[in-house]
Amino acid sequence: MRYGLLDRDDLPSMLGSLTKEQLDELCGEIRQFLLDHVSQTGGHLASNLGVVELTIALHRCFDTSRDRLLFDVGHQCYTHKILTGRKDAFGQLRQFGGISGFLKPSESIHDACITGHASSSISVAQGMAHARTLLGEDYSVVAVIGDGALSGGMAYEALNSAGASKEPLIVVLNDNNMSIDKNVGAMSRHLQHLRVQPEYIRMKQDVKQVLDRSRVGERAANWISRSKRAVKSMVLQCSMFEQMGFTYLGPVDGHDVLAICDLLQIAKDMKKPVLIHVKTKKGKGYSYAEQQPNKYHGVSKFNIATGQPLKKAVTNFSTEFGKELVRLAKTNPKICAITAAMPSGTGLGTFSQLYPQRFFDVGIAEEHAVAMTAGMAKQGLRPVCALYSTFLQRAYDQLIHDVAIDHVPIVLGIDRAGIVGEDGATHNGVFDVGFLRQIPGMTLLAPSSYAELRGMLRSAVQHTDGPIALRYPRGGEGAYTEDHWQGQAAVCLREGTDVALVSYGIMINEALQAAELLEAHGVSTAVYKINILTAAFSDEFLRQVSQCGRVAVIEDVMHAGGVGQALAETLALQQIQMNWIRLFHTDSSFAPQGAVRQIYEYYHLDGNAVAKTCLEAIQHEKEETGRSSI
Ligand SMILES: Cc1ncc(C[n+]2csc(CCOP(=O)(O)OP(=O)(O)O)c2C)c(N)n1
Ligand SMILES: CC(=O)[C@@H](O)[C@H](O)COP(=O)(O)O
Ligand SMILES: [Mg+2]
Repeated sequence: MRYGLLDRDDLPSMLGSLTKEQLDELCGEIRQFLLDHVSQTGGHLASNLGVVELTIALHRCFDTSRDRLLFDVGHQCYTHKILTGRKDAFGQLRQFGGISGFLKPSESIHDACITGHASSSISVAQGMAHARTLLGEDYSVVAVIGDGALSGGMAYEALNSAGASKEPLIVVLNDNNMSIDKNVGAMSRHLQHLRVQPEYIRMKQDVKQVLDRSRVGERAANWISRSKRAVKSMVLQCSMFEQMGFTYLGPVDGHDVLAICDLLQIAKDMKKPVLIHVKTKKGKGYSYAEQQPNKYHGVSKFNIATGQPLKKAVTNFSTEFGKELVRLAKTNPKICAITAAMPSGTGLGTFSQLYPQRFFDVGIAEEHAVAMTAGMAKQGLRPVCALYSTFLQRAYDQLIHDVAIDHVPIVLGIDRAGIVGEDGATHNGVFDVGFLRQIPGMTLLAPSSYAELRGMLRSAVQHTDGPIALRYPRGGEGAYTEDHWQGQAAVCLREGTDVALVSYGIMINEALQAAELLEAHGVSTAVYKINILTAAFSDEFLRQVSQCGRVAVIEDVMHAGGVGQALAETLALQQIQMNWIRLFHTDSSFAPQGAVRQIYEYYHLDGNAVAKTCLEAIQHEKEETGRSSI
């Protein structure tokens, strides 16, 4: 596919000299490129369509091989990657061995830091700015943060600190009035009222030019500067950002490259904390995405002409979770639902429409979501807080301080638990088992099918003995049928069983596949599914495992704090002799992006790898003991 300007090898160096017409042409080519590629690979579409002009303006004003440019969340970095030498890699966007859908320093010097979780960019940027100054270096630091990411508390911690520090730093607020779904919160309303008359900007520029040209004395310059501030405070509603020590510039049309460049240049020259408020349209340039920016925030492969996904949507754990919660809420008026800006992703869309008074979207504020949930439960409601596993990491202290110590009975729906795949290391939910199992009084359940999810949620909303959590993956793609697990015998040890395979949640599929492969090699197996990850191992279970003498534990989490580690520790402490133990986990490393199954294979978590490892262990045992009994 030819794009014209975008195909020019000298594009980065000529970007600064393009005329307005050429810039418009380039923006059109980049939008077409985004549609051509994201429709084939899937990814984040609407956010990227909305920042084409902004990103070009940033690259016209800054050299990102030296200047540090941070995109908050980073899901809107595709144009940045196109302009920094990775255009040809978009065929492998978010694929195993391809480029990440977020900033990733290991990919390019132009990627200042890892991104993926919202609201951290200003903090990291302030740190970089301090380093620059203390090391006597000279480069710009720019953080681009969306209005959604600005609903995260960490952003205010950073604004508060950066504004007071007076460290030169540019924050570009990309305000499209959308998070994934409609943006929420008082800040969103504040942004709508912020107006800086264009005349005021021009007056400031005129005054600056006069100052530059006339070399007036220091006193006169200070007087003029004081009068400017007086004029501004009289004619303009002071923004919260200025109260926090930032100079506020804008709002400016986020689809006018040259207008953005003007403000970027002013901000650069100010050498102080400056916030530029940019107004953009999420999904700009593609009618389907403009009309439904939430639906086109994250997309699977789709038909550009019709906007329709190429694959028919199948149900998944989030959908089943949301449907069951609606059923439960019908007869229990105390049930409430809380989300941190992910109503669609966590399956709570229908609940929010049927029970708007009992639905709370707190914005990208997971810490606040968990603490607020605790308050609701404390006072007699039955709150169910649905968060992605990876984003729950944000609320670890609240789980301890506001929930567990007082044994508060909240319900947590931990979505996207385990390997998520295409979003990569920043989004895999591989820490929740470790950090939840060590919290006293926490009950952690792991459903292996939609039916089990429904049953466990029904039990959870009745559970009053402290906090209870269900962890489940996104699912979909046919692996999780209704009676997926019910079809299997609740397996006990048969006499002479050779290998016990222990797993839980979605990884029970890998254990069942490994069992099948081992049986085909004449190895008799028993598959054990653990439902409550925080329960102690029963004496009967330990007796059976010890009788077998060989056990493999398969789980989609880090080794530390996992069930495998707990079982190995229990066997050791009870001095139960085993021929061998094999633990399968995400081996305390970060996986690249890729399809879920590819990442299972990356970690040797798939049924084939488990069976292979067990056969090798059996072979080794035979060689060591000369025993051929298996
Ligand atoms: C801590 C955290 N919670 C939730 C998310 C999921 N998430 C990804 S993008 C997004 C919305 C971001 O909105 P905004 O910053 O306005 O960017 P836009 O997509 O509008 O450009 C959310 C909630 C996340 N990445 N990080
Ligand atoms: C960028 C971000 O954090 C979200 O858009 C996330 O990618 C959503 O993941 P799902 O597609 O699994 O809902
Ligand atoms: Mg937004």
